[in-house]
Amino acid sequence: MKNFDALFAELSEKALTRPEGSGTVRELDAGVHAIGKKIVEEAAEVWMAAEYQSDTETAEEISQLLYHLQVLMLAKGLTPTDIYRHL
Ligand SMILES: N=c1c2ncn([C@@H]3O[C@H](COP(=O)(O)OP(=O)(O)OP(=O)(O)O)[C@@H](O)[C@H]3O)c2ncn1[C@@H]1O[C@H](COP(=O)(O)O)[C@@H](O)[C@H]1O
Repeated sequence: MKNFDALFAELSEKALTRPEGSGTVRELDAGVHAIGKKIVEEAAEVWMAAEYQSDTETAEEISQLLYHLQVLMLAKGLTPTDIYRHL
């Protein structure tokens, strides 16, 4: 099962090699403003799922939010260590 660090390593590789059809590459090319909008959208979906949907659907929305946060980290050159030091 994939965890936060494994996903980050995968996305870092995608950013470097830029494989065709990668949504991550597409999102990185769209820039911080577009990624930020996606984060806000996914955060709202997490909130709505938590209030009105199942735990499974909520977990899925949270995974999507984590994904988009990681894309923003890549866009800003931040690593998980940069985040962990604030936890
Ligand atoms: N974990 C994710 C992941 N979570 C969310 N998303 C993206 O976030 C979108 C989810 O948004 P919604 O469900 O709200 O759907 P939507 O608004 O209709 O989506 P869009 O129209 O915005 O694409 C999906 O369409 C994906 O584009 C993800 N995209 C990729 N990954 C993983 O990231 C890795 C690299 O992916 P690629 O760069 O695409 O190869 C792979 O392991 C993927 O499994």
